[in-house]
Amino acid sequence: MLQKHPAFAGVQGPVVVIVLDGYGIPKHDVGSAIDAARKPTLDRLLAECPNIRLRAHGTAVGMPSDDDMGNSEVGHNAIGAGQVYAQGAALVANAIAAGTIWEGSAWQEIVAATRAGDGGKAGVLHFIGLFSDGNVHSHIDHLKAMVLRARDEGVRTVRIHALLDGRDVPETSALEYVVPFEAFLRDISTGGFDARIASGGGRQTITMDRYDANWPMVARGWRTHVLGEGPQFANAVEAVNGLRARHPGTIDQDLPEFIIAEDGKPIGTIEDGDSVVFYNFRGDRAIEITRAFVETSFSEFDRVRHPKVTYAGMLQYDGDLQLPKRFLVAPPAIKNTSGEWFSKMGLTQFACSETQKFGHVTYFWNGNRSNKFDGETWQEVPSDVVPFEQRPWMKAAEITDAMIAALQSGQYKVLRCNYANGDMVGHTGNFRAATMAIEAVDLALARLLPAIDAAGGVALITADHGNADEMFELDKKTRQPAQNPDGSYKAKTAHTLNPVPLILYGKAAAGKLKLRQTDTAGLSNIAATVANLLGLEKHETWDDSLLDIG
Ligand SMILES: O=C(O)[C@H](O)COP(=O)(O)O
Ligand SMILES: [Mn+2]
Ligand SMILES: [Mn+2]
Repeated sequence: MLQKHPAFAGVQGPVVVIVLDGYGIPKHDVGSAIDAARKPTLDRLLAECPNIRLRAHGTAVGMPSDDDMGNSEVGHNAIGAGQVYAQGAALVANAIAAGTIWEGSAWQEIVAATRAGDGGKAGVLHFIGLFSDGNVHSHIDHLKAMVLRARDEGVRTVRIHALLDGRDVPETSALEYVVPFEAFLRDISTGGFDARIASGGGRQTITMDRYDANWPMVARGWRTHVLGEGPQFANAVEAVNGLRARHPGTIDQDLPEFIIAEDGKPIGTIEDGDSVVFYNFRGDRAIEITRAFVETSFSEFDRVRHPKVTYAGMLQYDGDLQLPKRFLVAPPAIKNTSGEWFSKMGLTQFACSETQKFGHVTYFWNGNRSNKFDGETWQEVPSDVVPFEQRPWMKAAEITDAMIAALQSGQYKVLRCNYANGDMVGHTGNFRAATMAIEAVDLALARLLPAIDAAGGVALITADHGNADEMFELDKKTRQPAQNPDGSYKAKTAHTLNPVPLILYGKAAAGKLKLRQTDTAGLSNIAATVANLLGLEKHETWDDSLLDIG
C-alpha cells in the first residue's frame, strides 16, 4: 500500500490532472500559435501559480534518443505510470540490432508461410505501415531491415503498402522516402527476388484510424491494400506526383489512395497463403486494421474477401485483447501505474476526453490496459469527424461540462482529462486554426478551474508534448523558423522537442504548496506529485515528486 505522507495530509478536495495535448513551451514567438493565441487564463496561471518546465521528449519518455520528439503514447504512459520504460521505437531498434527479432516464432512463421518451396506456390510477404522515419508509429529503417532479411531467408516476392506520413515528418516530404526506397528495392530485386511498393495513400485518408472514430477510413485502406481498388500508377513516385497534380495543395497525410499496376492489374493484392506484417509499433492506429485481418466474424465493414494470411503486428497492440496474437517484438510491460495504485488505495478516479484522445487518457495512462481499475469511471465525448482546422474548438466545451459535472457530483477524488485541441489542430499545419484551438482550451480552463476551487481541490495543468508551439519548420542548422525564398514560412505539422509546463493551481494550494524545478524534471514525475497532493507517498517504482511542501 502507499504510505501516508509524513508531513502533508493532502488537499481536502479532489486532485485533477489536466493534459493540454500538444501544448509545448515555445522557443520562438514566430510560428508559435501559443504566443499568438489570446489566452488570459493561461497567462494568469503562468504569472501567479507555481509552475515549472518538464521534459517531454527523447530519453525522458523512453524514446531511443533525445533527437526523438515526444508523442501521446509515450507521454501518457510516462504521466500515468510515473516511470520511464523503453518504448516501442527503442524496443524494435534494439531487437533488430541484436537480431533477436529474427529468432522469434512470429518472424519465422511469417517467413515459413511465404518462403519459396520445392515446386509449391510461394506466397507473397506484405508489409503495411507508416512510411517515414518519424519514429512515432514506425521507422522506415525497420522496414528496410525486414525486407533484406526476408530476401536472405528465401522469400521471393515482397509487396509494400506505404502509408504516406506528412504528420510526424514535414508535410510534403513523401518523395524524400519514396524515391530512395524504390531505388533500394530495384537494387535488391535481382536473382528472382522481387520487392516493390504495391499500394498506399495518406495516413489520414486510409487505414490508420484510431479509437473507432472513422471506420470508413479503414474500409478504404482495406480496399486499397487487399482488393487493389483505386487509381492506378506505374510506381509510387509517379503515384505521389500524380496525386499531387490532381489534388493541388493537399499535404501528404491527406492524399488519397493509390495502386501500383501493370497492364491494368494491381501488382500486390493480398491473397490466401500470403503473409502480412503491419510494421507500426504503436498501437492506437494499428488496432482497427489488425482486427479487419484477424477477426473471423467482423461487422465493422464489408471486407468482400477475407484472405487467409499469416498476420503479425510489429508489437502486440492490445495486451488485454491479445491483438494480434502473433507479434514480432514484445511491448513494454508497464507495471505499477498510478491508476492501479490509487485504485488499490480505494480512491475513486474519473477520466475524460473526446474520442481522438480517449484511449490516451485511459488505455495509455493505465500502462496500455483496456480494462478499468476498480473505482474508475471513464467518459468519452464523441469527436467530430471533420478536418479539425474547420472546428478548432473541437469538444473542449463538452469535456469541460463532463469534468464540471464529475466534480460537482462529489464522487471522485482523482480526476484527469485531455484537451485534444493544441495537438489535433496543430497537426493540420494551419496556424490560424491552431491559435483558435489554444483559445478554446483557455476558455475551457476559465470554466473548469472555478469548479475545482468550489470542490476544494487542486489541479496540475500540463501537456504530453509540444505541437502548437511550433507551427513552422525549423532550419536544420540554425534551429530558427525556416523561410522560403519568397519570405513565407513552411508549415509544420509534427510534434516538437520543446518542454511542457507543469502548473499547480488551486485555492487549496495557494501559498502552502510549490513545485520544485530540477534538471531532470519530466512527465514521469507527475504521478508521485499527484500522490503527494493526495497526502500519500509515491510508489517505490515512481520517479520523484516535484511537490515542495514548504
Ligand atoms: O497519430 C498521430 O496523430 C500522430 O502521429 C501523433 O500524435 P499523438 O502522439 O499526439 O497522438
Ligand atoms: Mn499528444
Ligand atoms: Mn499528436
